[in-house]
Amino acid sequence: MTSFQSTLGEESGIAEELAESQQAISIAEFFEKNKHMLGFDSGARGLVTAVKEAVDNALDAAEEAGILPDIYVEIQESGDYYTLIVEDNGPGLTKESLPKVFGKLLYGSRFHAREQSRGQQGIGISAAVLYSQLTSGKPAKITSRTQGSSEAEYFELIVDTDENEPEISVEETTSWDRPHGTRIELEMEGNMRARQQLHDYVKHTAVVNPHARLELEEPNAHFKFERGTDQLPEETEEIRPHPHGVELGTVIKMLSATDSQTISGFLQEEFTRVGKKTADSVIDAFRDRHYGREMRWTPPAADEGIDLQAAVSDATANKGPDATAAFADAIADAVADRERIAHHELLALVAEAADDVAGEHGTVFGETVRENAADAVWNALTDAPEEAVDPDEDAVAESRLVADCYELADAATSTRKDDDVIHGFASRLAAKFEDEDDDRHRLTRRRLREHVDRAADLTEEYDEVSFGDTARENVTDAVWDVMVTVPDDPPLVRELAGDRDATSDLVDAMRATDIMAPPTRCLSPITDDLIRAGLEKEFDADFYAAATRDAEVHSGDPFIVEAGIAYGGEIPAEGGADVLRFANRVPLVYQRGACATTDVVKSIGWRNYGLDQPGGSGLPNGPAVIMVHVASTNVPFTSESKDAIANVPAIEDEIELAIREAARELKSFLNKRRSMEKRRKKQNVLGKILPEMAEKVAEVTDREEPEIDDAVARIMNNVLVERRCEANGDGQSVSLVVENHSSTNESLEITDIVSAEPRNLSEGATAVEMDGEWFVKWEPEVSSEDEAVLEYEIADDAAFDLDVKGVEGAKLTVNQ
Ligand SMILES: Nc1ncnc2c1ncn2[C@@H]1O[C@H](COP(=O)(O)OP(=O)(O)OP(=O)(O)O)[C@@H](O)[C@H]1O
Repeated sequence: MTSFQSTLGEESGIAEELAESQQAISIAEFFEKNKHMLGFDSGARGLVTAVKEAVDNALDAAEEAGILPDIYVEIQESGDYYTLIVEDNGPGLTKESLPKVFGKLLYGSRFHAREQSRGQQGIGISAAVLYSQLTSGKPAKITSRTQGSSEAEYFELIVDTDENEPEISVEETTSWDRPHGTRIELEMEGNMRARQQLHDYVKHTAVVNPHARLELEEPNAHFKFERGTDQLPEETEEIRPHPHGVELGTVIKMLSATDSQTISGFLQEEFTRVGKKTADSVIDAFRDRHYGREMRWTPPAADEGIDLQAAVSDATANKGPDATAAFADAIADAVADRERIAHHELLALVAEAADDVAGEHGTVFGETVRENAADAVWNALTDAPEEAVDPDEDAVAESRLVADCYELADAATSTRKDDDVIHGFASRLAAKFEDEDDDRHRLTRRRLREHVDRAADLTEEYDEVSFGDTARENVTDAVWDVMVTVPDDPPLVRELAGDRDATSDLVDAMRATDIMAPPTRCLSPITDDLIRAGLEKEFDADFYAAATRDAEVHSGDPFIVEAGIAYGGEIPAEGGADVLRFANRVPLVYQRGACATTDVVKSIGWRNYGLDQPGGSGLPNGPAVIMVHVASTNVPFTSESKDAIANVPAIEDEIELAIREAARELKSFLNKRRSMEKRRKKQNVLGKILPEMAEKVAEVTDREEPEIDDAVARIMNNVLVERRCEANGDGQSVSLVVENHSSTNESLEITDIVSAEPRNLSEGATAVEMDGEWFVKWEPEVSSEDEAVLEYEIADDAAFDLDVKGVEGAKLTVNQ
């Protein structure tokens, strides 16, 4: 690059020279340089990105219009080129907007909307059109039909890359069999090397959009994903910005556009989650930043010998002795009642005393008298010398402020600090207050910290001690905490709009104020039931778990994280678990390694949850699929191609919590499965040995072979369900006994199907007749080591059939 530095100042016309090298950059050049950021860095990837952009838009458009999406994707091979066709049944596009949507970068409906949608930037589909045009030289062919119109519009469109404007080469009406929707046909250089990614994208889109019908036809494959539900995702609503997420420039713009006159009105009108109370808190925080707080000093104790009455009396002229004394007493008493007092508090207190005494004595205490009285008291409070620090030593007259500062600094610093050091520091800090131009001792926190730093630096220098950053911060906090917000009226909106620094104070105040998280009606999570159902549809596994977290906020944008896990069954056991990533219901196919989702999965100690994890970190091994969905009004992607979620700590925390929630379910499933396996082995052994022993015992003792089911149940800690029948007149009494020998409480669902009508059924059970059979239903809860009994009477020749649910097979012994 040419350097102009050496010639600067000597010659005129540098700006002109520079201007000569400045020129507009065409969209084509911009695209060429940045195509990797937009997801078009290779022919293989370009095709997948184009499909993704078109399908995402199609889903967004249909859902927004309340239409169940029906999307058809076709890829045709034509020599070195591929033709991509995407059709949707959305609301279609108007003749006016259609060219801009497809032919103008940075044109869209979602950039400013605080609402969850797949599209965010207004780049996607026009970038695909540009890619197609730059690689094939062919125009984009677009058909669109709006709801209710009798004909469709057909366009052929080229982007003027110098002007970033669409140029329509063909425009005609046409017929189309879809009643409404959009069809886009793009020819582009490409290849099908990313076939797997393309299939994954379509398949995973179907997993998280069970309300959509998707069809993909490509040279080697044809998939149809039918709708799993007719339920559209919950409708989302746009929300106003949250005070925690707006930048200074945006607030400046909002201030000049608002109809509100006061800051309070502006905050309540233009932002979400701001009512009167929150607006007041923001304004207080603004006052602290903009005007500073006032220091509150301790009033003198009775033994300090400071006579406030006398100070007031001396400052009050011509009011008569009685009224003056009453005025002075009222002020002195009110001050003495305070723990600490700031300048504006003193003014208010003087005004109150003046009004009271005027009422009683009929004497008017005007502005000047009040000011004089307040000045006198303030001087007495802040200028009067302290008594000697140590009466035995030479009396050192010091300001009372030193004692106050000493008390605060002493409490805020570690006990290891020498008393003299604290004292030296306190004197220096008090001196800073005394030297302040503003007699009211009004300081911003920054200015206070400067004073503390200066006093600490001097103390380090003269007392040769260290006064570290933590001590400085603690002292600043302690003093700031006793200082008080001032009651000054904040500026009006029109005054603020022209004042960048004051607006910046307001933005800081908005961020510093505790404000309820934004509402979540702008988000549409998949929900745990549908995540489980989606995983069940696509993966033949033994176990599924899902978790949907509550909404959180990152930079003012609400977000919800969801996670799902599928384990075992037909999922391949070799290699690392598969991580499926989704953002706003869109599968993320590329940049797995650069995604916060993957980072979090790798950082979890999966051994704790029963999965194999070589080295104790990284992706877990085994037959598992881990799915994560981040839904937000603004997903922070690492680049415009929207492949990977950036490492935002608030989002990473939620991803971790969601995965751990699902993983805990996996852990208990795996634990149970392991203990069941052990139990099965033990049962198999006992099942062989015990009958042999029973036989032997019977043989040796010459008795009948003993019943061993009870013994097995006890040894195995099993749940035993046993039928005991006893003849009773011309019928029989039946008892169903549940013995719970396990260590946990059990809830059973027992159905006893009997061939005759049961009588005198004990409480807690019901009998329903169906086709000559009676279904006796009983759902006992049986605590560990407890038993429950159901009794009824029935005909002698009745037949029974017992069905027990609620206890795993391996843990259950049924003896009927
Ligand atoms: N198939 C379609 N049916 C109806 N409207 C559409 C369709 N495709 C695009 N649009 C409209 O065109 C706009 C621009 O789409 P584009 O893909 O360029 O950006 P986006 O989806 O808003 O954001 P992103 O760049 O993040 O994908 C969308 O915001 C939407 O309003």
